[in-house]
Amino acid sequence: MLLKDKSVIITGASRGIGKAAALECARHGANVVIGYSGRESSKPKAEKLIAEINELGRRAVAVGAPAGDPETGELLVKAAVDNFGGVDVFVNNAGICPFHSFLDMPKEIYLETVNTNLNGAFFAVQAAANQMKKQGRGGAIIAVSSISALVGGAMQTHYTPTKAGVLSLMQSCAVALGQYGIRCNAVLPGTIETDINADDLSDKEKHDYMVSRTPLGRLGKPEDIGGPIVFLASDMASYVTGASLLVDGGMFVNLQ
Ligand SMILES: NC(=O)C1=CN([C@@H]2O[C@H](COP(=O)(O)OP(=O)(O)OC[C@H]3O[C@@H](n4cnc5c(N)ncnc54)[C@H](O)[C@@H]3O)[C@@H](O)[C@H]2O)C=CC1
Ligand SMILES: C[C@H](O)[C@@H]1OC(=O)[C@H](O)[C@@H]1O
Repeated sequence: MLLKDKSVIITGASRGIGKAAALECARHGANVVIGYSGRESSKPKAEKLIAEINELGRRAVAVGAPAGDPETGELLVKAAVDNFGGVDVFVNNAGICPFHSFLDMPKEIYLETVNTNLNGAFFAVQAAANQMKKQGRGGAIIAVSSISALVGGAMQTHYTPTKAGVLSLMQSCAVALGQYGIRCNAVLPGTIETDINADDLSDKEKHDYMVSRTPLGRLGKPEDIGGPIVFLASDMASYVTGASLLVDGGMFVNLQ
């Protein structure tokens, strides 16, 4: 077990990559604060995840609060302190990617994407880091960035800058927080089949094209990202900070 009795917060954990990460952390002995949007439709999923984590013999609580709200990080930290005695690991995962063309991008979509994916990440990471500093025992912060931090997408001009932004946030936080023993790293998933891209990938031609670009011959599953997150959260990565871990089946390096 790599995270025995650690207290882990994961945002956007009711489904997809966040849920897979929460379950993998629990399998490795962690107790988990499940951050979710607070929408009524997400609540049953968060409750089901609590039950699944309990079945693994670990504890979990859910906090429903929008990722883009600057106060959400403090709510998540409070839940971790009240229920599990502190914060050892913070995973910033919540994100949206409403595919849209650039020239007619509605301002609202741009602003909501930046607020959810980047502004919210900043304040939540800050809240977690302040708690870790107060505890005085270090910690690990992981941002779920993307291969899209490194490459572009015509329908993702509002989204890719947020993924580059959280990658950059981890790099600067690694510098700012190293003195407190707090490690900050980014995971960069490739194309993982989740709700975020279900519509986009329902186009079989697009789906098959993305598979054809992937040397490992398949798109990713949420579970493919859980292990790398646990690794970066654990003492196995005790000298890893400011790093970016691409988890993309080889898509990025596949030029020809
Ligand atoms: N699926 C993919 O191909 C890739 C996904 N990512 C990133 O992984 C992260 C997770 O996405 P997926 O699991 O793929 O998609 P998903 O749509 O299944 O999960 C996104 C999660 O974020 C939550 N969320 C969305 N808006 C929120 C808000 N305002 N407040 C709180 N929570 C909110 C959702 O409720 C959900 O739990 C995102 O940051 C995404 O950008 C990165 C690279 C590739
Ligand atoms: C939502 C997209 O399918 C997904 O998001 C990312 O960050 C990846 O690069 C994929 O494009």
